[in-house]
Amino acid sequence: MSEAVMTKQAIEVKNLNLYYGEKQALKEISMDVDENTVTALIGPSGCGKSTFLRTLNRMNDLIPGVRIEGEIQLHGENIYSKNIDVEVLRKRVGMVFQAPNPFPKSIYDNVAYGPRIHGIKSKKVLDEIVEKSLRGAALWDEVKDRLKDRATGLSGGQQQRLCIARALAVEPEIVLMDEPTSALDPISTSKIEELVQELKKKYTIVIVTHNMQQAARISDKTAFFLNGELIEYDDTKTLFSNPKNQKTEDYITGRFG
Ligand SMILES: Nc1ncnc2c1ncn2[C@@H]1O[C@H](COP(=O)(O)OP(=O)(O)OP(=O)(O)O)[C@@H](O)[C@H]1O
Repeated sequence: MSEAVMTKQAIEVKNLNLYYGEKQALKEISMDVDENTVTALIGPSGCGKSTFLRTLNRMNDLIPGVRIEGEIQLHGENIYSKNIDVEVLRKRVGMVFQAPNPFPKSIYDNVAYGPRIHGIKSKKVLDEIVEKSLRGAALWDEVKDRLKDRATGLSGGQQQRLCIARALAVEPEIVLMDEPTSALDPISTSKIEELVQELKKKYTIVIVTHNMQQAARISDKTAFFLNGELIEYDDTKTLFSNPKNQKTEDYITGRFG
């Protein structure tokens, strides 16, 4: 087995800087994320949480004028090296967005979409992937009798779990979530939170949240960002009970943000 496979770190970020044109949005970020953990990114609006999340699957590449310096390794492989296939990278690093965004297709076709793009044609194999992914997203029992129905007819919470199933269908290593519950009611939110706890057994999860209680409930580690800087990164319990930096303390006690 190569060293890269044996490493327990899913993500290693070193001296990452990101500029939107002249404006620097991320400043010298260095942090490692262990496999099979949930890492929460917190901080006030505009501090760079989503920008940082998007560097992990090179989504920022799509934005004109973006410049990135530094290094990000996924399981030991530099994702900004020239010979990286970005399509393969996005298969390895799935993403779930703030508002559920299912395609205007059936429930089945939403989940089968990624595997089909990656060349899977067999109905039997697709059936298996769809069932496994929907089970993985804790949605199977609610939709198994109506897989051909349009996804847009599901409730918001179900749609978000469908988007999670869609991400799982291509067997990612890492799942990025950008405020996945901010558009959901409390019951749907708690279902997603329970699901995140299940998912970390198989995947590494990085989640942006505005909700500090949520970060405290579901994450193993928390990173506090402010003005593009990583101010503090620690075990979630330690960060919330015994922050080392005054700015972290001010933020978590509600003095700003
Ligand atoms: N596409 C873009 N072009 C130019 N500037 C951008 C772009 N996206 C984000 N920014 C700027 O980069 C900074 C960080 O934004 P980002 O969205 O990453 O913050 P955030 O912490 O996720 O905020 P929020 O919690 O409001 O989503 C902000 O100043 C923002 O205005």
